[in-house]
Amino acid sequence: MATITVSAPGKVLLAGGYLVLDRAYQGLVFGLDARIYICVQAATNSETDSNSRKIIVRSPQFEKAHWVYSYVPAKDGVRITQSHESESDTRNPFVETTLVYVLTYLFHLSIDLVGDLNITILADDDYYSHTKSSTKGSFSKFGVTLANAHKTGLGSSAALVTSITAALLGAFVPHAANSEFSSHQHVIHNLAQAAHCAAQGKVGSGFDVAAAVYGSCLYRRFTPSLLEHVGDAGSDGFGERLHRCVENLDPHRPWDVEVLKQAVQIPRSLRLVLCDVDCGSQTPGMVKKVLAWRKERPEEADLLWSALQQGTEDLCAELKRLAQLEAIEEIKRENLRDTISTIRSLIREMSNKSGVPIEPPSQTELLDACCTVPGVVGGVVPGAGGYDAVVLLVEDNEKALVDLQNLLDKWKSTTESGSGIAKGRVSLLGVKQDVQGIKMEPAGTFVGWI
Ligand SMILES: Nc1ncnc2c1ncn2[C@@H]1O[C@H](COP(=O)(O)OP(=O)(O)OP(=O)(O)O)[C@@H](O)[C@H]1O
Ligand SMILES: C[C@@](O)(CCOP(=O)(O)O)CC(=O)O
Repeated sequence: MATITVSAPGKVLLAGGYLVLDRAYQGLVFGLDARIYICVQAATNSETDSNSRKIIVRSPQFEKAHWVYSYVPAKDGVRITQSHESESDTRNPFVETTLVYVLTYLFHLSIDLVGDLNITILADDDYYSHTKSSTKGSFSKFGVTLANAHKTGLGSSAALVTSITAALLGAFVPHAANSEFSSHQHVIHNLAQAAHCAAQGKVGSGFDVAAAVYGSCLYRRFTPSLLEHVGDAGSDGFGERLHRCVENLDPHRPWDVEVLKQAVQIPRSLRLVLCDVDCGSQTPGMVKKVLAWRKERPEEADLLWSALQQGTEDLCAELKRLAQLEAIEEIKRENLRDTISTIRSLIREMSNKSGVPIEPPSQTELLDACCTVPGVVGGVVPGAGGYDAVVLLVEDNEKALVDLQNLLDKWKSTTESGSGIAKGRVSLLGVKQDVQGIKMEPAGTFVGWI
């Protein structure tokens, strides 16, 4: 078995939050240069037993992040059990489910899953807003357990599931890793979507997994019943159904996901900037509430959804137009400003009508303040919105970032003081957009960590 080192990017959904749950609409998602890295290698001192195999998973940036599994190939899918040798007190559903799905798929290809495996995980710092306790190479030790880490919402689980999927595939089917997995991206995508949905316990839109595999794109989701049909791991015929689904062999349920990479571009003079709002509360059930409102008021919602879809398309088109024009002349950004501001006002309408704080007043205040900085073209609440983050389109130069940083250093919201939402610092994350999805990494990436 080959040693494989890969990475997959995080994501930010710039436009199309909530709409992208419905196939009739699209989401504009950017891959980020914050990545999750995986190294898969054969364990050296493996005691081989012909029936049972061991997989040792470590995420050494976190305390006690060590899971030991034994696995047994079975007719309806590989069975996995977490062993008492694990140092972690908790399970890691994303790791465990991905192992079950990928090994089941490989077993179905009649690939000989021999020997014990070591899997090591490393994540770029910006996935967690934690003070680092120490740094080795380009990665930090966070000095906390994963459960106590404060996530910044960049899609760590999707990047993790995708990179484990690609790494295992590359380790057991070496030609799959050729040219950055180009001929196997769809297999990685389909398998990672299935595993990620199963680990989450629901079929989401999957834009985060698509960004992890393909990078930035205009995304249209797959029909959810595609994955529902696969059923639960271990159920009768699971291995066969998973295999047919992953390889798109079922003529009655073809994969209908749409990933348009060429629709997405950003002018070279601009970059995305993410601001992490360190706040004490998150609104649970936002998706449920928005969808319930849409069901209750279909006509009103359809008008709003169409206008927002138009906003997404206009934003893609304007970014692309400016990116192409930029090579010839200095670009004017008024249209882009207007397009973003239209999307924002439609999101506020969605917030008001559904009663869900998608762009709550404190974020309106923050976004408005950021937009007064000369280098900031505009910004929105990404993804599902709420209190946690804003994303800005900013001129890609030192001055714009310094001016923005100065504003945020002094930032204090004046709204919602009685709402029970703890107002915290707003920090600039170091991430920006990255077009590339899954990729091979140099063997040296994990030096000092394995
Ligand atoms: N570095 C890591 N090592 C091991 N497991 C990780 C790591 N990062 C994330 N995970 C797994 O992913 C889970 C977090 O996934 P979750 O979907 O809640 O967050 P996210 O994908 O970062 O957030 P969001 O969907 O809001 O962008 C963790 O509980 C853990 O199971
Ligand atoms: C609300 C939704 O459309 C986007 C959620 O995005 P995020 O997890 O907030 O980045 C849900 C989804 O697409 O799965």
